[in-house]
Amino acid sequence: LKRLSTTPPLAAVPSTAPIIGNLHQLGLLAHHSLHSLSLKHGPLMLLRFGSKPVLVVSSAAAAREIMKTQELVFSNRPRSTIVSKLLYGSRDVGFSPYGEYWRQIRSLCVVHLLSNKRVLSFRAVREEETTLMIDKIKQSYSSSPSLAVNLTELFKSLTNDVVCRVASGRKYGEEGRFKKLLGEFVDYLGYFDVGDYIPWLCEVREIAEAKRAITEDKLEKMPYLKAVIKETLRLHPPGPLLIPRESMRDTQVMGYDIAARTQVVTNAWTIGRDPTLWARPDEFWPERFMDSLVDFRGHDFEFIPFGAGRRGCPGIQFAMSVDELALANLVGHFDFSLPVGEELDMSEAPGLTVRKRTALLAVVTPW
Ligand code: HEM
Repeated sequence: LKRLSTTPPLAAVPSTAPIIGNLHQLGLLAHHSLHSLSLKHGPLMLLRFGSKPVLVVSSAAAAREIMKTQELVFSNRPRSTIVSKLLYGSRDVGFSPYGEYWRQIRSLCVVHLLSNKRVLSFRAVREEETTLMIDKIKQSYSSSPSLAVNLTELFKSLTNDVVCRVASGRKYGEEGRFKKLLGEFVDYLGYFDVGDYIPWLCEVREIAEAKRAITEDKLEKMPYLKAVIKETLRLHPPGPLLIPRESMRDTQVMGYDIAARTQVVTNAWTIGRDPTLWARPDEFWPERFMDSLVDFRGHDFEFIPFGAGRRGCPGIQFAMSVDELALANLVGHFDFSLPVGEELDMSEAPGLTVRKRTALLAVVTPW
């Protein structure tokens, strides 16, 4: 690694383990361990995972450099044995190497599955499945009003059913194989912090018009609901370290030489809580987005839960249309409270997507 400018050299973060490099410094929740390391070593750190160099990016400026200024250089994905085994030699869009094959399948995916037009065409599926979820909660309340409902399980079923119906035209039973495979996907809905819903209930309920289901055309009039979802994604990005990238040739980032085939990990969790970019960074404060143009579509590098650039997430529209409708209907029909004597546990569990460690249980009351 060669120093190019007057900035101090980007020395590899020291490790006491000769073979595994810095791997032992990653806890179960890698975004937290990398966050602590970045407070000590700065927004651009060079680590070694085994023998592989890994550049860890923890500031919006450095993320912009990787995903925008040098987008093409950093559009590859690193090889991973496990991903290769699970995904037929990394032949899916997310993990395939940058090149013609990726270009073709991404374009197929964007045009035929994830375009705004296609996502809109699945509106009836989303509305039916959301109504079914609300009916399940109503039934549970009728048979036992004080019993807490497991919202985590309900969100999982909703997401699985929407995805299965959209992908295959069929609903799958609880034991369906496809459903199991999609298990990871459902965690995206697991982050709604019921305790923080209170200020925007009026917005949703005014529009809910006497307990009828909220349909998608009503969502446009719910800016606060959208701000709540944004704030949730800022504080709890489901993929806090995004999906790793890899440099395709030797380059320089912020004055430092970076070798070809260096893996790049971007800590969106740290960036979303950077006190130099966000007021009251650790606070759940959706109002921050009300008069702000900051959005998660990959142009504002202080807020990148979906990544950015040519490898950025093409599923934003799909994800948001499910999340917004589900959340609006939940708070449009019920009040939620924590079971007596319980506090909200926001601790995280590791996984392909980070999720709440414990299920979200809530006692519901129809309003
Ligand atoms: C809240 C929900 C979601 C989050 C937070 C999320 C986040 C991400 C992130 C961080 C990346 C990597 C971006 C990068 O490298 O810059 C990604 C890639 C991707 N996402 Fe999503 N995603 C979500 C939902 C979805 C949905 C619903 C779909 C499809 C139905 C989807 C399809 C994809 C695909 C195909 C890629 C790979 C793109 C490529 O490598 O070219 N995502 N997503």
